[in-house]
Amino acid sequence: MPTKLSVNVNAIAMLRNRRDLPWPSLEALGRIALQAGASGLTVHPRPDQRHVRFSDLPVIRALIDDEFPEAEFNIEGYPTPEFFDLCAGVEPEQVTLVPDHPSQATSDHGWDFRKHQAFLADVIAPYKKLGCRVSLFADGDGDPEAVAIAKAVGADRIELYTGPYGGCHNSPERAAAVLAGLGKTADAAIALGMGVNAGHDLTVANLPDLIRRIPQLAEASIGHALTADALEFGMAETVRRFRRACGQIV
Ligand SMILES: CC(=O)[C@@H](O)[C@H](O)COP(=O)(O)O
Ligand SMILES: NCC(=O)COP(=O)(O)O
Repeated sequence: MPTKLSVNVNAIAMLRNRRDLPWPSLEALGRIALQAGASGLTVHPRPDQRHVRFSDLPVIRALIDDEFPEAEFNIEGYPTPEFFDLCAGVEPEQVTLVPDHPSQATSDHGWDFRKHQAFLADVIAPYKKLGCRVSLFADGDGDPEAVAIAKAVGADRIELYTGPYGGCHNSPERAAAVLAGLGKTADAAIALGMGVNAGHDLTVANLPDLIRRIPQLAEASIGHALTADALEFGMAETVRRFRRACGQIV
């Protein structure tokens, strides 16, 4: 199964939020992305709503339900009670729990599984009851024991935090070293029967090596670079370029 592409619309929302106007429209650009073959849409609502607003979530849910019933809605965020209520309101197919503090500019690390084991075991269960697949944001530091804890607390998947990999765009040597850790982390998850997603600073240029090392990669969620490319090439052409990088189009 080739890696699925979930288009993260946070960056589009941030551009929209510069003005008190409804464009660029998440619904319209999400529709173009799904028409061009994206497998789903991702949002990461933050408490200050500086990216997607809470009111965007039902709009995206309706777009998927009414026009693209095969597509998946993936909601990422820190598991507060408010975040759970948001998820309960739109029942995403997948929830990705991320250890973000509200003060962080963007996500920059995975869970400390040893420290947060009991917390994660508690918070995951209600999402499973909602019927969501649960994925946990994980550092790609090649620590099989950490992955075993992710499995033990009930996660279905991990999402590899690929920010450090994306940060190596000008150094193939460093990229290879980071990729080794990501690969080892993925191997541990796959050996335990878990699925593996990846996200953060993935690009058309760095995806093929990641997927060569982790051919079972289930899904890449991509926003920042994809939105930048969409400005240059248009959303539909950009989604096709990313799908090619995922191995979906030869
Ligand atoms: C978990 C993750 O890596 C993404 O959800 C990312 O946080 C999106 O980034 P921005 O919200 O900063 O665009
Ligand atoms: N989970 C990562 C994501 O959704 C998008 O990250 P980025 O491509 O905006 O860095």
